[in-house]
Amino acid sequence: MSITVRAAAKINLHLGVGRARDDGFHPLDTVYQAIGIHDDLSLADAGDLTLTTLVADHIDPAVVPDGSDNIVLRAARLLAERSGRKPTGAFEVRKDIPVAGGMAGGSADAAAALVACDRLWGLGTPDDDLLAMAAELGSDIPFSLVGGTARGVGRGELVTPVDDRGAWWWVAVPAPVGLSTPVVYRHFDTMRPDAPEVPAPADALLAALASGEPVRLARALHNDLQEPAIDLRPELGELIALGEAEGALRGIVSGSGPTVVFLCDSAEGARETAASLAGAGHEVVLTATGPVAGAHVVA
Ligand SMILES: C[C@](O)(CO)[C@H](O)COP(=O)(O)OP(=O)(O)OC[C@H]1O[C@@H](n2ccc(N)nc2=O)[C@H](O)[C@@H]1O
Ligand SMILES: Nc1ncnc2c1ncn2[C@@H]1O[C@H](COP(=O)(O)OP(=O)(O)OP(=O)(O)O)[C@@H](O)[C@H]1O
Repeated sequence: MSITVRAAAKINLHLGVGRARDDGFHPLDTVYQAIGIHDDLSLADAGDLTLTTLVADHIDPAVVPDGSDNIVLRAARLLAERSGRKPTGAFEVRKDIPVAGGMAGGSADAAAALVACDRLWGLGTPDDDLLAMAAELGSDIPFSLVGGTARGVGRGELVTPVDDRGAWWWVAVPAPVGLSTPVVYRHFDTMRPDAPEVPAPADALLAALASGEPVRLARALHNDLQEPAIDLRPELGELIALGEAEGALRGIVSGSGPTVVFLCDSAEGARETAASLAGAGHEVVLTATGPVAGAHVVA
């Protein structure tokens, strides 16, 4: 028997970051959206636990760990341990989500692995237990299970769906070389020694989502990690300016970067912006709509 689970990339429409907590994590007030760029993970019955990764043309296979460091195997081992069984199965992951791009690609795979193992192993794990295991594995992973559009607080792991009346069009431009999330957070600490204990609230963004109006959403997009990401990679600032000059309503760094996402007013607008950016020499330009579902079984 085998099962296939699809998991989506995320972007942060609002990312308010507070001063680092005693455990080193930063308190967040964020609004995530799952968008239509996804990884597919298949799991087939097997006596051992194995993993094969296949990557889209725009991903360098060398940047995806294929050994036990891969978060897919860590997720499988955690669920097996908690349910008192041996972790078994042959995983195949097809990656389309940029790696170390600020789009939670590894988190999507971990969420997909939890769902696939739970189903193939016939565990019927309660949702709250899966969400707790997801949070242990990484701050973004509970959202990758839930999908749609949701607010995240705590270190990002406490997720609640929010009212979103839009069908939004995005253009995503990944960078050839990824950025490390902890490095960007540390750079935030250096640049913002005055960061507030309580992160910037998402109220304006939540109101814009409920309105369904792209121009209003464009105005409300906010990312406290954008400044440190641009300071580490100044070309991201130039890319944002270019996309906005080419018709996007607004460009913003996705999470900790370096992927830049552009909100467009329509499918046509997204196609035009994508074509202009590709024409300007950006080799990888992806178009996607959001919100889409969290990790779910497709076959
Ligand atoms: C930048 C975001 O993608 C925005 O959604 C996330 O905050 C990152 O989430 P993630 O990659 O799932 O992060 P984790 O795997 O939990 O943590 C990786 C590292 O990121 C930093 N980290 C992460 C989340 C958080 N709220 N504060 C942090 O400082 C810490 O240095 C941590 O060691
Ligand atoms: N299945 C996986 N896919 C991608 N990267 C993985 C995977 N498993 C482990 N990794 C490691 O995790 C690192 C971060 O990868 P990921 O693509 O999740 O970053 P990200 O999109 O920036 O994450 P986030 O947005 O959650 O901060 C990679 O550099 C890689 O070494």
